[in-house]
Amino acid sequence: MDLIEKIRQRARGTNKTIVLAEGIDERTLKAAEVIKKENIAKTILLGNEKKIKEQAEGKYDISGIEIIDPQTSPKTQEYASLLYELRKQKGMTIEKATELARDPIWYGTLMVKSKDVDGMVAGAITATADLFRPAFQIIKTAPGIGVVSSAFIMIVPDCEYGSNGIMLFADCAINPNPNAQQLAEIAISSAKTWKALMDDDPRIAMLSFSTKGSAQHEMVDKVIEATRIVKEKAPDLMVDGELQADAALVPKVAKTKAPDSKIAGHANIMIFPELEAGNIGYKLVQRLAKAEAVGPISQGLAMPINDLSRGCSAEDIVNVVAITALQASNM
Ligand SMILES: CC(C)(COP(=O)(O)OP(=O)(O)OC[C@H]1O[C@@H](n2cnc3c(N)ncnc32)[C@H](O)[C@@H]1OP(=O)(O)O)[C@@H](O)C(=O)NCCC(=O)NCCS
Ligand SMILES: CC(=O)OP(=O)(O)O
Repeated sequence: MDLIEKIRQRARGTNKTIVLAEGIDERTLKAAEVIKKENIAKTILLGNEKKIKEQAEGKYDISGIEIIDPQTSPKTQEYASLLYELRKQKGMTIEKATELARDPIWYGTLMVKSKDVDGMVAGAITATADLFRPAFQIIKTAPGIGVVSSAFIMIVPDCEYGSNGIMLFADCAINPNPNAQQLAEIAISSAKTWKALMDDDPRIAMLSFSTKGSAQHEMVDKVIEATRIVKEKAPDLMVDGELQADAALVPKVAKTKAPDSKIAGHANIMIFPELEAGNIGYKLVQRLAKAEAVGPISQGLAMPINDLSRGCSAEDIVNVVAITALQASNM
């Protein structure tokens, strides 16, 4: 059974309810049909009921799936009051909270916070920043975590690197320029994500344009410091840095560039030094190597909310819903 099928199979047993905030998006409707048919989770669609039903008519069987319109829902005012209470110290007014609670992304986030659902998936038509802003403000980070980040499981066909072609890339969606402390947290959170989804041990490479002192720059110093912090905070984790991508992945290159490293040539988790490298890197591997990019899986939130790429397919949405159900059952 391949990894995706395994994840879907495990999600089936969790019995979770996941809200899909973009009921108006056609891929989301197709995904909702598959999720129902395969019994992966119970879903709730947000949006205008008439428009959603017209969109699905004759194409997708969404019968039996609950649709809630945040504009008219009897719960909207209750959620607005909750938002006001949570954010009044930060200048939130009841008028602003009422306006925000009518927006599907904010409404869905408030459903998660109220435990009316187990998790939320959106991002097929919403930019990442607009999805995470409410999550950061309402859901907050899990205990002991300072920074929320995101990871992609990359499944690369005909590839011997990582764990038989499977790797985790982070952070590819959230933190534009993490400092050394935040980069270390991203690595530790990524190991946790890996352990939740994979059987193999995590082997973390802290990526850079330098391998073991081959270049000197303050950007390299940040990665060296982050590696030191990971080793200090999580001494059981297998981690090394700073490593270039080829030294991290390819045993032959590792022998030359980092002969003493146990991780070099065997890494399955790639921690990118900042978001430009991470976001560009995952999209290049996805498109040029025809890799499946599962995610972005968010890490470090107190309750599960997951983003999608706006370039996602319906199958991608199904997979992220399955992962969200698994995260919900592990919290
Ligand atoms: C996600 C993002 C919007 C947050 O930026 P922001 O809203 O300006 O954040 P702010 O610094 O104003 O902080 C707002 C709140 O979010 C919290 N926050 C911001 N980033 C956070 C993070 N990574 N983890 C946890 N909390 C975070 C702040 O602590 C703050 O909380 P508070 O209001 O309760 O004090 C920003 O990091 C961003 O735009 N990232 C890039 C997203 C993107 O475009 N990705 C590329 C495509 S996937
Ligand atoms: C994760 C990501 O890059 O999302 P999008 O393609 O929607 O910007």
